[in-house]
Amino acid sequence: MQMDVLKIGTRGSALALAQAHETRARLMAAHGLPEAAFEIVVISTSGDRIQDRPLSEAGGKGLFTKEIEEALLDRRIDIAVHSSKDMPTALPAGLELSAFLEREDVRDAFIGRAAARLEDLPQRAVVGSSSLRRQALIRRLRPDIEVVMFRGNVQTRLRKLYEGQVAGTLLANAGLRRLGMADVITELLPLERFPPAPGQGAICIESRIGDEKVKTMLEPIGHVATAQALSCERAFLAALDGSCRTPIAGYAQIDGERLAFAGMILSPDGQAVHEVAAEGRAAEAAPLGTDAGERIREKAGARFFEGWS
Ligand SMILES: NCc1[nH]cc(CCC(=O)O)c1CC(=O)O
Repeated sequence: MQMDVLKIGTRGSALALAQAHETRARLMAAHGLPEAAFEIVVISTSGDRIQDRPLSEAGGKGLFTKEIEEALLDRRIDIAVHSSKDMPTALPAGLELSAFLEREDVRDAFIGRAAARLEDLPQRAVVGSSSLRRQALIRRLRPDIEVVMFRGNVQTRLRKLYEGQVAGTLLANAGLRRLGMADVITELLPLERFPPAPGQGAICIESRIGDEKVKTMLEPIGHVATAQALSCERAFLAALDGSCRTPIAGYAQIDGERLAFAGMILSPDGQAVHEVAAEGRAAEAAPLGTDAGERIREKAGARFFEGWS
C-alpha cells in the first residue's frame, strides 16, 4: 500500500534541524514507521536573513514563523516544528499548536571565558546577549557589566566568545543540550534569579486546524504537563500584549493536578522589577496565566510598557 509521506517543516539552523529530527524520531518510534515515511522540508525565514539589527526592532517573533506558516496553509508541509519560545501568541487563522514535546531543562546557561560564574566576572566585563530578558536580568544582578548585542547562531556566538570579543554569553541549556554542546556550559543559572522566557525549552508542533490525520499522528508524542505549562505561559504573554520591547520572564511548573506559575517583567536596565505568582489547578492553566498577566500589568502600570522604546 502506498503510504503518504508526512512533511515536516523547519528552519534550517542547527538547533531547528535538531528539533525536527527529534520530532521525527519520536513519530517513528510511536508509530513504528521508517524514516522514509517523513520528509524534512527546510524553509528560510526573514528572521534567519535579518542579521544587521535587533529582531525586536525588525518586527519581533513572527519573523521566524511567517514563511513556515505560509507553507502550512499552502499544504507544502503538514506540520511545523518550532521552539515554543519563538512563537507569537497569536497564530494565523486556520493554524494551531497541536502538540508540545516533553520539556527540556528550562534554565539559562552561562558560558564564561573570563570566569566560570557570571557573578565572578571582573568589574565592567562585557557579556554578549541579544535577549532583552537576559540583558535586563544580567544588569539587575551586575549593573557594572556591559551587555552588548550578540546575534547569530550558537556556533557563531561561541566563536565570538572564544575569539575574545566578550567575556561571557548566555544561551538556553535546552538548545545546547539538543545540539550536543552542553559541555561548553560553565554555569547553570538559578531559576529564581534567572527566570526563563515563556516557552523556553519546549518544542511545539503547529498544524492546520481540523487536520484529523495529523492530530492522530501527534497524539502519542504530545506531553500533557508541558502543554498545560505552555498554555499558562502563553496566556500570560498574551495578557501582556506581547509588548516585545519589555523584558518578560514566566515559568509554569506542573505537579500532578497542580500548577505553580512565576512571572516577572523588568525595565531594560534591570532596576525596575515586578513579580507575580499564581497557583491553581493545572486544568485551568490558561485562565491562571491570563490572570497573572493582568495582575502584573496592574502592578506595573500602563506607563511601564511605554517607557523603554
Ligand atoms: N531565540 C532563539 C532560541 N529559541 C529557542 C532557543 C533555545 C531552545 C529552547 O528554548 O527551546 C533559542 C536559543 C537560545 O535562547 O539560546
